[in-house]
Amino acid sequence: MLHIDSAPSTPGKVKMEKSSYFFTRGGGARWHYSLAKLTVWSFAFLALILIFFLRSPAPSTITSAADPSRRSLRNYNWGGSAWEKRVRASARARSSNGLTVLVTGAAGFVGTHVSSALKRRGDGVLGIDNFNDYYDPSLKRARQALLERTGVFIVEGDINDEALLRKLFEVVPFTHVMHLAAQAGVRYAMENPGSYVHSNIAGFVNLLEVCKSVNPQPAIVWASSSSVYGLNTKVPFSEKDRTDQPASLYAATKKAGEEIAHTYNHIYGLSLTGLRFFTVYGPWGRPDMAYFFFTKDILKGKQIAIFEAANHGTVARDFTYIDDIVKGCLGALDTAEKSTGSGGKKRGPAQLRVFNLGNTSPVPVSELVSILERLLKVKAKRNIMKLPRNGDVQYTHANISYAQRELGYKPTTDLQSGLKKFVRWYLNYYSDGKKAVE
Ligand SMILES: O=C(O)[C@H]1O[C@H](OP(=O)(O)OP(=O)(O)OC[C@H]2O[C@@H](n3ccc(=O)[nH]c3=O)[C@H](O)[C@@H]2O)[C@H](O)[C@@H](O)[C@H]1O
Repeated sequence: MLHIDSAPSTPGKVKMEKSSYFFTRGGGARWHYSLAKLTVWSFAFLALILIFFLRSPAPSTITSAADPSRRSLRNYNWGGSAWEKRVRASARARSSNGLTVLVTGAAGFVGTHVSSALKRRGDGVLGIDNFNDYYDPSLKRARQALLERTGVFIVEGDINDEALLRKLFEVVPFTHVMHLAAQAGVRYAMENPGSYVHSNIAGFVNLLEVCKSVNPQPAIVWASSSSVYGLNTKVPFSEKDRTDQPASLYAATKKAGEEIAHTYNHIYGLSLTGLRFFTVYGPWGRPDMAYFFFTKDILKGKQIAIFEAANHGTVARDFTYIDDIVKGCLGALDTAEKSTGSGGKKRGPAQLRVFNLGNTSPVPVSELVSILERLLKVKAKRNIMKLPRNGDVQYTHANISYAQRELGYKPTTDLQSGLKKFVRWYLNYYSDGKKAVE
């Protein structure tokens, strides 16, 4: 008998000793008894496996979006005729000249606003989102419910799932892809670098691989970031300025995205437009962003850290209101030319663009806090801190003349008016007692 104290330290060894038990000399009856027991257990095990497969919903394909960088590995169910019907209905444009847009990251902040604006003006919209837990997924579910009411269906799945993306293009010949799925956040990149590679590089490449091979190829508009300007000191930032000094892995993956876009445009004739968003804020925003958690902490009476650069240098951002960003996204979709490839081959030169979408008026972070104090009627407990070396840059400021000329982009909301709308939404959303503010 194997006693716990004498148990060998290697599991393999335990196995060997256990199995030799069945073949000891002079143990015939015991051997037969054990064999019978083993047979019974084997049948029971096989029966369990059979029951498991029979109980699985027949039409659905189960795919695992294996994301090694996340704690919660997820399985997504998709497929089947009812599912396809929902996909088709959501993607149907109201008129024949409407766009048919696949929006990735549709349950995200910008994704929700863009999807809803497209649907409202009559375009066909299908969303895809993996509902990951980078921030409170219940906010993503609330955005999903909002979109459902406007007739937008969000498929649950990961952009790394090639079979799912192929299936979506098989069901709907999308004319455009609005690619907003990404791992966002500048500072989190030091905690979880793998998630940036997974979403912003591997996921983007997977999406482009599918887009290049379908017929017709869609035109793609996607979210780059103001962070690509990194250590650039020439202001305001123009698309022609250098972007080869990223200050965070987040910025580096967005810059990599711009280079990857160049490659797919060059080889396969994909029409690609990158939009460099400048610190987007507003209702239904991201809880990981400063304006959002400052609001939460000011209301709770908690201290907030306000970063300043060396020698009391001002840290400022070109905060851009969500409605202005949405107009920029729609302008980019409307002016996107068709991709030129077919059968996975380029047939001629295709459009390749990058635009700044900012507000053109940087505001110091300390001023952002003062506006929040006035709107919330609560004094903030300010803790002025040295800008940590965690990927943050001191200053952003967009030159938007190119977007103005090509997309008709013209931001109209200043920080005071935009935050007023955000605070109204925040108080309303978190005051109904059901939603806990963590
Ligand atoms: O334009 C972008 O491409 C990026 O915009 C956003 O990044 P940022 O501009 O860094 O926004 P955000 O974190 O809200 O910090 C705002 C300010 O508060 C300062 N800040 C921050 C935290 C803190 O505790 N204290 C503080 O002073 C901080 O130093 C900064 O000056 C998106 O998150 C990012 O996903 C990407 O889209």
